Amino acid sequence: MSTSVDVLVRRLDPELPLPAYEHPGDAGADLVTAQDAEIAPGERVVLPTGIAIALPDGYAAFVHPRSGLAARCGVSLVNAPGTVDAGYRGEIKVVVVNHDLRTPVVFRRGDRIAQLVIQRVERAGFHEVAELPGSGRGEGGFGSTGGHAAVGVSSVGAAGSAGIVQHSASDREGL
Ligand SMILES: O=c1ccn([C@H]2C[C@H](O)[C@@H](COP(=O)(O)OP(=O)(O)OP(=O)(O)O)O2)c(=O)[nH]1
Ligand SMILES: [Mg+2]
Repeated sequence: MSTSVDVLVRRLDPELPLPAYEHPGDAGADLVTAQDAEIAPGERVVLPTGIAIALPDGYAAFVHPRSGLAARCGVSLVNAPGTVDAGYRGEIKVVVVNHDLRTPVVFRRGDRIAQLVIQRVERAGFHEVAELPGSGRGEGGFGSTGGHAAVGVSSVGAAGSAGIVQHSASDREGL
């Protein structure tokens, strides 16, 4: 069985490299930035990669963060993973965010900023029904199985109120 799919790539910036896998077996091919950027703490920037691709039908490319940048610099992608549709012919761009609270991050043209994962994707036929079939989980979600590590810090409240929300006693059960 073939483990490789052919993807057509147009280099919009001839001096920059094609996406490349660093090691055999890597899932992600690194993408570079086509321009220099300095990103202040908490800021985001949309960086061009200098490439456009044509994926075969039935595939999509996903723009993922690089774990080294995340661990060392607090850099991630706002929309991780970004979705590149098979029909998209524009330049692939990367929406980079600096999550570090204090230190700006500097990228130079040619730096590897993200990685592209190519995957087969299904397209669904959406069929409206009045009732969904039953299941073991039912409507339980958002922590229904317990075992949360963080207590006392939560995200936006269920009613949409912003700020820090204390977990209720029932949330703590099962910790
Ligand atoms: O990280 C990303 C995400 C998307 N794209 C490109 C390819 C993708 O096919 C297109 C649209 O992306 P998406 O559907 O996520 O964005 P949207 O806000 O829904 O835009 P649109 O209305 O154009 O679909 O933008 C990128 O270059 N980088
Ligand atoms: Mg879209």
